[in-house]
Amino acid sequence: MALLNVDGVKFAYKKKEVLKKMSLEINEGDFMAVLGPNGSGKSTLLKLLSRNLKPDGGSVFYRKEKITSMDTKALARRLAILVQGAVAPPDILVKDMVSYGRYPHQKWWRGNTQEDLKIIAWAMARTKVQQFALRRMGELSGGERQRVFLAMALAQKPEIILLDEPTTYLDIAHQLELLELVRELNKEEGLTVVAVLHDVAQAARYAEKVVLMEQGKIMAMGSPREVINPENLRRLYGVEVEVCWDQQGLPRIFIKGLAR
Ligand SMILES: Nc1ncnc2c1ncn2[C@@H]1O[C@H](COP(=O)(O)OP(=O)(O)OP(=O)(O)O)[C@@H](O)[C@H]1O
Repeated sequence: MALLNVDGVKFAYKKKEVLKKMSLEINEGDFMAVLGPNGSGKSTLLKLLSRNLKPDGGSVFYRKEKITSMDTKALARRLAILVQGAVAPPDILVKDMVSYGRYPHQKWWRGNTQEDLKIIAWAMARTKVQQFALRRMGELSGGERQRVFLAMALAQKPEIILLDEPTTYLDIAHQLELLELVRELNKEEGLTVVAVLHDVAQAARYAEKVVLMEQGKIMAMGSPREVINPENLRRLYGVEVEVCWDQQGLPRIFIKGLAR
């Protein structure tokens, strides 16, 4: 069943048309990666999916309900987004930051319930931020902060998480850890995932569906094997690559240079 349905969505910043009548279905349980060159509209798409922007034409539906008419808290109980370059007040304690993820589940301010505290502890453990619990956001490195933002998003206990370049600021080990964690949550808890990624090999390794975006349109969509090939990557990024798939179905991508 479609969790999110993008139906003929158009969007422009002032006069600059960024999304051109895009249609896309994100099904329950999907792990979808969105790839495309800088400026192709990937972040704009995530902002439209999370109602941070309103379409100029067409609609986005969450389980058949137009997201523009959904209650804000009701949407936040189902959908979490990790935006690019998220900011937090520097003085806030990490544990308090993560606990804000519970806000959409609370009818009025009554402090955290036992259930809230359990979920906050779970989110902090899964993202390995417990050791920073009593530190302030302003005292963390970019990568540490990124993991706290992920913990806050997980504390929302959403059905779907939208991740905009979630591996920025992370070293290679933490990049893999984050993507492994997201895959585990996708497989074990049925969390639907849409992730904008820049690393084609990581997208091919973790996602089950890949959307290639070119100038505000979907150029191709399918399994990693169907869409990650030299022709599509040449057209999308203007680079020559070789793509081989090993016996476990994992890609090896060799970048040969810029296409001439
Ligand atoms: N607030 C804004 N006002 C005006 N133009 C914007 C704004 N945000 C983005 N744009 C423009 O819209 C286009 C799409 O931007 P978007 O951030 O969606 O691209 P992207 O594919 O996520 O790029 P990147 O890979 O660089 O993050 C770009 O040309 C960008 O300059």
